[in-house]
Amino acid sequence: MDEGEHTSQAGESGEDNQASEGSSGVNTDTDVDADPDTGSDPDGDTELDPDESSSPSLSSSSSSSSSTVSSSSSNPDFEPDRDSTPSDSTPTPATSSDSTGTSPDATEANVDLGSSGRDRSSPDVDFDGVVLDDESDNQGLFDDLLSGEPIFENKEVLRPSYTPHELPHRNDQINRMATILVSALRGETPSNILIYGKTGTGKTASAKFVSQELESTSQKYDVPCEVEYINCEVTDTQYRVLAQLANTFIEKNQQVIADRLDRLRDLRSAADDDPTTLSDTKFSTVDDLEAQIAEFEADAEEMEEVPMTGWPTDRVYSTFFEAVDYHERVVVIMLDEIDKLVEKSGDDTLYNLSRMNSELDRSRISIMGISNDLKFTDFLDPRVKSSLGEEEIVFPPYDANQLRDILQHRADISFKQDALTDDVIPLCAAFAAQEHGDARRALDLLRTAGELAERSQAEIVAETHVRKAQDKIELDRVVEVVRTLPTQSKIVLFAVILLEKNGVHNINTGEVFNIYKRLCEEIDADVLTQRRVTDLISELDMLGIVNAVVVSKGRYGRTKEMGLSVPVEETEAVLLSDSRLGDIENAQPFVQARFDN
Ligand SMILES: Nc1ncnc2c1ncn2[C@@H]1O[C@H](COP(=O)(O)OP(=O)(O)OP(=O)(O)O)[C@@H](O)[C@H]1O
Repeated sequence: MDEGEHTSQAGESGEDNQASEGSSGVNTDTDVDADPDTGSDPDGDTELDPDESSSPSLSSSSSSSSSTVSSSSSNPDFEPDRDSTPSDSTPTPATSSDSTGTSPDATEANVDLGSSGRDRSSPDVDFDGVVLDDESDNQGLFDDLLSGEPIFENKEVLRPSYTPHELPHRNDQINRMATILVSALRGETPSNILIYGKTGTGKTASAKFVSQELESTSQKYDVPCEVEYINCEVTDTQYRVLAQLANTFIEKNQQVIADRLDRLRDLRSAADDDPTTLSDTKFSTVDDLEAQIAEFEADAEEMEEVPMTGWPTDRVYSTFFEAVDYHERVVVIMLDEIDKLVEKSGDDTLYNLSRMNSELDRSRISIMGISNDLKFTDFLDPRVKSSLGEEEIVFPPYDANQLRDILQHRADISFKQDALTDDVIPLCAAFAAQEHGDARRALDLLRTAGELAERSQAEIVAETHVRKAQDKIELDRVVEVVRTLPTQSKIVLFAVILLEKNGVHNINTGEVFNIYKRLCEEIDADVLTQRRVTDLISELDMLGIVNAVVVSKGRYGRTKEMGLSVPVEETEAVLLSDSRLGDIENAQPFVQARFDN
C-alpha cells in the first residue's frame, strides 16, 4: 500500500501482514539460518544461502571483517570531538553571538558575565537574564548525536512513500501498461487493466510511475488525460469511492472554469476598448460573451461538493457522472487494493464504473485495478469480471538477485558513499527473498539496519546490523499479531506463557485448558469448551505463535503438545497491555492449580 495521493493514508508501518503465513513467518531466532527449510544453522558457520538458485553466499571472512569495523566504531570510549569542524551535512552549532545577534565584544562580555553573575549594567548587552552558551543551559544532548558522521545521505529514499524514478526488473510490466494506456493519449478509451502480484512486488510503484508518465505526456501534447488514484483499503465503500472521485473532478472543473473565466473577462475588457477584438473569436457580440461568462459562473456555482456521508448513493453517482463528463477527457481510475473494496462492499462500484462509458458524452473512463489476491475475481459478477479483466498483468515475486539490484539502486542515493560493508545488500536481499521476494521488506530491512547502526554510533552499516534489523522487524510483527488477537485467543496464549514460564515442557492441551478456565473466571470471561480451545491453539500455531504437534498417547488417544515460538517476555508484556488481561494481578496460583488437577 502506498501513500495515497487523493486519499488520507492509512498508517503505513511498512510491514505487510504476513503473520498468517505459518510459523516461518514468525522466526525470532537471533541467528539467521543458512537453511530456509530447517530454520537452523547446524554448522554454526555464517555461510548463508537461503535461496539456492540465486542467493548470495556470505563467507565467514566477510562477517569477521565487518565485525572488526563495527566493534571499532561502536567503541564505548568513542567521544565525538566537539571542536572538530562539523561535516557538510552536520549543522554548525550557532555560537552565542550568532544566536543573540550581538557583537564579538558582547560575546566577551558574556564570558565575563558567566563567572560574575549577570551584569545588567553593560550598555551593549541586554541578555534579559538568558545566557545561551552557559554550560548548564545546553548539556550537549544533541551535539553528541549530531557530531557523529551520519550514515544516511537521504533516508526518505528508503521509505515506502518514496516513488523511485527507476524500477529495475519491471520493464516488461511497465511497457505492457504503457502499450495499453497509450490509447488515452490518442483520445481513445484504453482497455481496463487488472494487475496481480504478491505484496511488495512493485505493482503500485510501477502503476504510479506509468501514470506520472502518462499525465506528463498528456500535458506535453495538450491531450486531456488524467489518472485518479484511490487506495481501496482506506476508501472501501461505493459511497466513498464515488464521493472522492466526484470531489476530485469538481475541484478540477472549478479550476478549469476559473481559467476560462479569466480568459473571457480579459477578452471582455479588451472588447470594451476595441469591439473588433471579438472578430477572431466565436463571439459575435459582447452580449454573447457576457452570456458565456454568466453560464460558466452558474456552472461553478452549481457544482456542489459531495459530503463524506449522508447523500443517497444515486445522487453521489450522478454528481460524479456530471463532474467527470463536464468536459472532454480520458480518465484512468486506479483502484489500488481493489480486492478490499469488493470484500467490503461487493462489486456494485465496479459494475457502475464499468458501464459508465456507454452513457458518457464527452469523457471516457478506464479502470486499472491492483490486487494481491489472485482469486478476488471469483466473487465478481461475470459481466464485471470480463469487463475488468480485459487485460491482465502479473507481477512475479523478485528473486534474491533482483532484490539486490533494487536495493543497490536505492542505497546509492540513500546512504553516504562507503557506508555499507559489501555483505549488507546481499544479506538484506537474501532475507527478503527467503520470504516471498518482497521489495518492501528488503527496503525496510536496509533502512532499519542503517538506523540501528546510526543509533549505536557506528560509522558503517555491517552484517550484524542487518541481522539485528531482521530480529527487530520479526519482533515488531509478532507484537502486532499478538496485539490484534481476539480476547479468547489472548487468554489461551497467556495460559501457555504461564506454563512455559513455570518450566513446563511439552505443554498439553489439557494443561492449557485448566489454566485457561481459571484465567477466564478471574477476569469474568466466557469459558469456551476444550474443543474450541484446541481450535484456538491450532490458530495460534498457524500464526506461528506456538508450535504444536500432535502426539499419540497409545490407548489414551492423542493430544497436542506445544511450546511457545515467540519471545516470552515481550509477548507477555503485549498481552498484559490488554485492559482485560491486565486485570490479572498474580497468576502464580493458577499455575499451581495445574498440579491440583
Ligand atoms: N523494481 C523496483 N525497483 C525499486 N523499488 C521497488 C521495485 N519494486 C518495488 N519497489 C519498492 O518496494 C516497495 C513496495 O512496492 P509496491 O508498493 O509497489 O508493492 P505492491 O506490489 O504494490 O505491494 P502491495 O500489494 O503490498 O501494495 C516500494 O517502496 C517500492 O518503491
